[in-house]
Amino acid sequence: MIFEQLEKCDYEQLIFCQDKNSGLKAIIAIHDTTLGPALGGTRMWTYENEQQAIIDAIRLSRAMTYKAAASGLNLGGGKAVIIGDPNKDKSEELFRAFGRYIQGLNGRYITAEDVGTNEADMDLIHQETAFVTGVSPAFGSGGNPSPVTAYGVYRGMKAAALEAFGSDSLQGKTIAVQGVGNVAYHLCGYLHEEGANLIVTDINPAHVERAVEKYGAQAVGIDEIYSVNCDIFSPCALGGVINDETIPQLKAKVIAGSANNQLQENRHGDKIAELGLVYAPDYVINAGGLINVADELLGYNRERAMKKVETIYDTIHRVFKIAKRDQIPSYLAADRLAEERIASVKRSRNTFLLNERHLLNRGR
Ligand SMILES: NC(=O)C1=CN([C@@H]2O[C@H](COP(=O)(O)OP(=O)(O)OC[C@H]3O[C@@H](n4cnc5c(N)ncnc54)[C@H](O)[C@@H]3O)[C@@H](O)[C@H]2O)C=CC1
Ligand SMILES: CC(C)CC(=O)C(=O)O
Repeated sequence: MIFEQLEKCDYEQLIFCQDKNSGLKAIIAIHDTTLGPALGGTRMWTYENEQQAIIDAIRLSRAMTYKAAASGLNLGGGKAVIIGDPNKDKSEELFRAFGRYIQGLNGRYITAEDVGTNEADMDLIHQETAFVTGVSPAFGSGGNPSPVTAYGVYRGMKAAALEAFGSDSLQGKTIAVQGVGNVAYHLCGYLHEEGANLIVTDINPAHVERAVEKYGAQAVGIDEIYSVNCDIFSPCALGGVINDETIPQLKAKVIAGSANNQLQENRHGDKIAELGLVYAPDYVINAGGLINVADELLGYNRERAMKKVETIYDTIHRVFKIAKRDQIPSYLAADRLAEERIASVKRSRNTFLLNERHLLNRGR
């Protein structure tokens, strides 16, 4: 059953990590390491059951392969999930135990923050392994990548606005933001600064209040967000929100947000394209955080990272061009961009290279 699932999208490895003392139950999924080590955040979430956690880990890890490839990074795709309540179940013991599992993979997987984890958690993992990014800036890192992800989403949203409205200005545009957590709070800052009108929702009332107070956003109920009158719908909470139930409710012309795996199924990407909606593919528009943490591997330079994040505007534009050229929905155009890069790197490695583990090295 599990191998069947892994084979479907050609996953490399699935690792189950258990530590009775700390209560750790984690899954690390490595999808593809053609381009380099698998880098992707660790999500901590109260999954309904183990199957849900496995599905989340593998779907998210595959998206990371595509995200890195489409962003021009030399990284593969991986992701981890910890089964637990981030408000109740965190401890030093748990994150250190998890860090030791990551260390055991010897660099095949590098972690960072995701929903439910933060910089302090990464610092604990860092006690046990160097294969972690997004740790405190005191360690020479870029810190929590969320504000940088937000900047990338802002840039990508402007490119999508250009496609839909003929201008990339967001001034006077009404933007409905679902989930105003780490990424979207900063995104709202950029949008407010440019003169956009914000409508927000969140299951956490404190997060809604923060956006209302700081950016004059209008708050709506969690189920209302799909049907509000707006120009842009920005999903910034969890995945699967573009589906049979929500598509008929949408009044927006553009979908552009930070959430991973926004389309419940690929056919929903086909449907929104048929309806003429402009969809900025999730893993292209939300690559800012990955670009930021990837820069840490070179010795972190904020200016260099932000310059690269700015190019998300051009990548989104390129995706729309491929979609038009090949007459396909934008989500497929993004896949094409990523897959072509992975295939071309594979081809470029056809020639033999002597490495330390090769037979020819024996006896040296
Ligand atoms: N943090 C980062 O740098 C990156 C994040 N992402 C993705 O962006 C999304 C948001 O990430 P973060 O801001 O870091 O997470 P977060 O946990 O800080 O924010 C998510 C927000 O959504 C809210 N939420 C959850 N379910 C909801 C629902 N049904 N309706 C309304 N609100 C709901 C939560 O209360 C929270 O405020 C996630 O899907 C994440 O995987 C993607 C790339 C990078
Ligand atoms: C380091 C994270 C920002 C990368 C990640 O897990 C993601 O982009 O979803």
